[in-house]
Amino acid sequence: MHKLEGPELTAALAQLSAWTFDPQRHAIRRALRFADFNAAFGFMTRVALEAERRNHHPEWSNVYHRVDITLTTHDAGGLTERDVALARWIDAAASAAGAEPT
Ligand SMILES: C[C@H](O)[C@H](O)[C@H]1CNC2=NC(N)=NC(=O)C2=N1
Repeated sequence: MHKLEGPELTAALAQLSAWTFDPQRHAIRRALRFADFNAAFGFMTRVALEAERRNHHPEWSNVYHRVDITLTTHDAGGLTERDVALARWIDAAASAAGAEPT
C-alpha cells in the first residue's frame, strides 16, 4: 500500500468532496453532525465494525451529536487507497444515518 502523491492524490481528493486534506498529517478529515448522540454513536458503532473488518481504523472524536474523523495510513506515513475506500464507505454510512451536511 503506497502513499498517494501528485496526480493520484489529486484524483483521490476529487472524489471525496466532503473531506478536507490536511497536508501536515497527509490525511483527510470530515466533521459530521447527527440528530443526537444516539444517532452519532450508532454510526460510530457501524464504522468501528467495518474498520475492524478492513483492519483499517479511523482517528476520531465524538462530542454528543458530532463526530470528527481523520483518515490516514500509519503504515504508509500518509493517505492511501485504504483511506479513500474507507472514506467512501463512511460517506454512505453517514448519509444512511441522517448526517447533516456541514
Ligand atoms: C499492524 C497494523 O497496525 C495494522 O495492520 C493496521 C491496523 N489499522 C490501521 N489503521 C490505519 N489507519 N492505518 C494503519 O496503518 C493500520 N494498520
